[in-house]
Amino acid sequence: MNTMNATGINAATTEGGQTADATEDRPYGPTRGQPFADEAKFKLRDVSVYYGDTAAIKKVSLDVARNEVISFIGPSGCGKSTFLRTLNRMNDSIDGCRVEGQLTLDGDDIYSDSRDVVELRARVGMVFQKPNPFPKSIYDNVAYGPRIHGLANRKSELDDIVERSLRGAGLWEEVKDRLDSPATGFSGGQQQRLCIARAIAVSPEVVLMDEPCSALDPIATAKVEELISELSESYTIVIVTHSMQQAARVSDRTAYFHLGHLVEVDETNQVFTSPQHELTESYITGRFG
Ligand SMILES: Nc1ncnc2c1ncn2[C@@H]1O[C@H](COP(=O)(O)OP(=O)(O)OP(=O)(O)O)[C@@H](O)[C@H]1O
Repeated sequence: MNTMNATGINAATTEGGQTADATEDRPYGPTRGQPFADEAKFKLRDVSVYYGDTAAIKKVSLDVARNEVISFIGPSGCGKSTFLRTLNRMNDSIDGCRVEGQLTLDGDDIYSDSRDVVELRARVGMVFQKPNPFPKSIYDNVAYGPRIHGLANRKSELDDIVERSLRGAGLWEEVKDRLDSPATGFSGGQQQRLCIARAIAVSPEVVLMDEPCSALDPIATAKVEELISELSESYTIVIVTHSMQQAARVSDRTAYFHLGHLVEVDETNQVFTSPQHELTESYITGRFG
């Protein structure tokens, strides 16, 4: 039996027949903490990701709960981004990359042959490390997704979506008089919030963020973090970050990866104040990473 707490996040006592001992598959033992949730948006079981013959992610099992913010942390190269990209099949375009295991979104297989990947990516949007606006106007950047997904029948509907998305990304007041200006003329922080507006314009259910603040200064970072907290009321958010402070500030749960293994995942406060695995402790106390 799994134990359960008030948030519906479950402890990893026995699922998958894991024992407390290290095995060849799990050299660091079973994932510590609470990897499973009652209200799972994503259910990920025994997920491995290979580049050629090399496994970058090794038998990771985790639920992402509906409307939670979960951070992935760990030393460089531990597989955080690779694992994040499995959630909307962003790895599909990488030659030689192969995903194994069961991955479902609301109970449906993400990797089934019949899965419409364009629709999947509309439901599971992504914001990248470096702001990457299209070389188009602010308006056209935000309107791009709704146009290709046919979300507006009239110009006035599209105008509403653009305004709502820019407001949602905390950018409307700064750009409302310059909607026709090229996006590339704005600051890095504004461009990143524009990319968030672009992601939310198609009404996704999940937003994946791969180190969204690493190219931003502290003030722009604070704005994006504030935005993540606001967005968390409406969306499930999965964020890869190198900043433990950021993980601590924005996330409900934090998952610690090490050499492709999910070593520990738990409520953020728990991970940072009393980690269960010595590797997690070493990382958060700065002994390596
Ligand atoms: N396209 C690729 N082809 C081959 N190997 C890759 C590719 N992308 C990543 N890898 C390898 O997979 C492993 C995990 O990389 P990944 O980028 O997922 O880690 P990460 O934890 O996100 O790292 P970082 O924090 O440095 O961004 C690393 O060993 C990396 O070299």
